[in-house]
Amino acid sequence: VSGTAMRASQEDFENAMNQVKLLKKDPGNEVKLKLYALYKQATEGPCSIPKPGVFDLTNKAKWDAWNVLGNLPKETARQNYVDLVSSLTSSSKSSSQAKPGADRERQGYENLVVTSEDGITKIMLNRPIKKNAISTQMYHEIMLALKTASKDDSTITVLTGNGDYYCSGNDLTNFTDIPAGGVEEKAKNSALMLRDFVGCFIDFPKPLIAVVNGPAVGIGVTTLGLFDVVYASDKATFHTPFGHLGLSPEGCSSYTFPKIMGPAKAAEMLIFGKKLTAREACAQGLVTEVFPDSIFQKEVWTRLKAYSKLPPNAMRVSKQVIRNTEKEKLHAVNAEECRVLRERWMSDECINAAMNFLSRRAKL
Ligand SMILES: CCCCCCCCCC/C=C/CC(=O)SCCNC(=O)CCNC(=O)[C@H](O)C(C)(C)COP(=O)(O)OP(=O)(O)OC[C@H]1O[C@@H](n2cnc3c(N)ncnc32)[C@H](O)[C@@H]1OP(=O)(O)O
Repeated sequence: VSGTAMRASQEDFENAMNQVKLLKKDPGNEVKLKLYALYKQATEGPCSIPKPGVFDLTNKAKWDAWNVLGNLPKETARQNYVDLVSSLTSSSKSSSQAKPGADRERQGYENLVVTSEDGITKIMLNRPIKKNAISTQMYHEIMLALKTASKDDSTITVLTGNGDYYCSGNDLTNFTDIPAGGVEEKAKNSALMLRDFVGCFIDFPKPLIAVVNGPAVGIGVTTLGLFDVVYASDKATFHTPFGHLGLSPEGCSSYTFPKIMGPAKAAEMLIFGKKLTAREACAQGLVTEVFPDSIFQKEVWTRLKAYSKLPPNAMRVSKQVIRNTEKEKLHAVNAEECRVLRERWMSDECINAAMNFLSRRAKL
C-alpha cells in the first residue's frame, strides 16, 4: 500500500483509527501486524526498542513488522495507514448488501441508524432491547457519526433514541470486559475513550439538538448540558444515579449542571441521584421544551425542518460564538472528571454496584 499523492492529516489518521475499531470482519493477522507497524511508525518513528526473545512470539512478530519499516518518514507511515484502512473499509462495504434508500441512510453502524434528510442529520441510538445502553462499540460509533456529521452538508444534527428509552446510560457490561492488562488498564483506556467521547460534543461545530423520546439515564443525561437545544417527550425522565453506582459526574455535568440549574438543584441530581420528570427538567433549564408524547415526533420534526432552512453559516457562527468562550474550560472539566472516574471505576463501591445490576440484584 502506498500513498504519495495526498498527505493524510492528523484528523484523517484519527478517523482511520476509529474505523479500524468498527471493522466488521477480522482483517487477519498479517494486516493487523501491518496496521500496528504503521501506527507505531507514524506516532513514534523508527523502531528502537530491544528485540523480544524468540519465545515471545507475538511481540517478536510485532517488532519484526515495525522494524522492517526502517526509516520510513512518520508522514508516509500515517498516509499508508489511512490508505490501508480505507482499502479495508471499502472492501467490506462492497461485500455487504446494499439496502434500499442507502443514499440517504449511512450504513456500517451496528447500533446506530444515521440518516440525512431536509438538511438534518439524525443519529439514532438503535439498541432498543437494551434501552439504548451505550456499549464500548457504540461510544466509538457515536464519535464517528458526530465527526462525520460535523463535516457533512446538513445544517443541524439531531441525536435521539429508538424505542421507549432515549438512553439508559453506560452499558454496565462494559465493566465485565476486562483485558489481560487487568482492571487498571481497562480504567485507563476507558478514561481516554470517555474524554474523547465527551470532547466530540464539546467541539461539535453546528447546532446539536437532542430529541429525548423517553427516559434518559447517566451519560445520556449529563451530555445534554452540551447540546444547544433539548426537546423532550413528557414520558422522558432524567436520572443520574452516580451515588448509587459509586460513580461521579461526567459529560461536563459537574460544570454545566450547576450553571444551568444552580448548585443546589445540580447537587440533588448529581450527588443524590434525584430523578426529574421532563417538566421538572424543563423548569430547571436542562430541557428547552416538553411536548405531550402523542404529538412529540410530529411537532418536533416540523420545527426542526423549519430551523434547518435557516442560513447555515449564520447558525454555525452563532453556535461557535456561544461555545468558544467556554471551550477551554469544558475540556479542562472533562479531563478532570475522567481522571476522577478512572479511580472510581476501580473502587469496591462501583464494582459492587455494577455486579449487583448484572447479577439482577439491583435496578434503578
Ligand atoms: C473498569 C471498567 C470501566 C468501564 C467504564 C466504561 C466507560 C463508562 C463511561 C461513562 C460513564 C457513564 C455513567 C453512566 O451512564 S451511569 C448509568 C448507568 N446506567 C444504569 O445504571 C441503568 C441500568 N439499567 C436499569 O436500571 C434498568 O434496566 C432501567 C434502565 C431502569 C430499565 O428497566 P426496565 O425494567 O424497564 O428494563 P430492563 O428489563 O431492566 O432492561 C431491558 C434490558 O436492557 C438491559 N439494560 C438496560 N440498561 C442497561 C445498562 N445501562 N447496561 C446494561 N444493560 C442494560 C437490561 O439488563 C435488560 O437486559 P436483559 O433483557 O435482561 O438481557
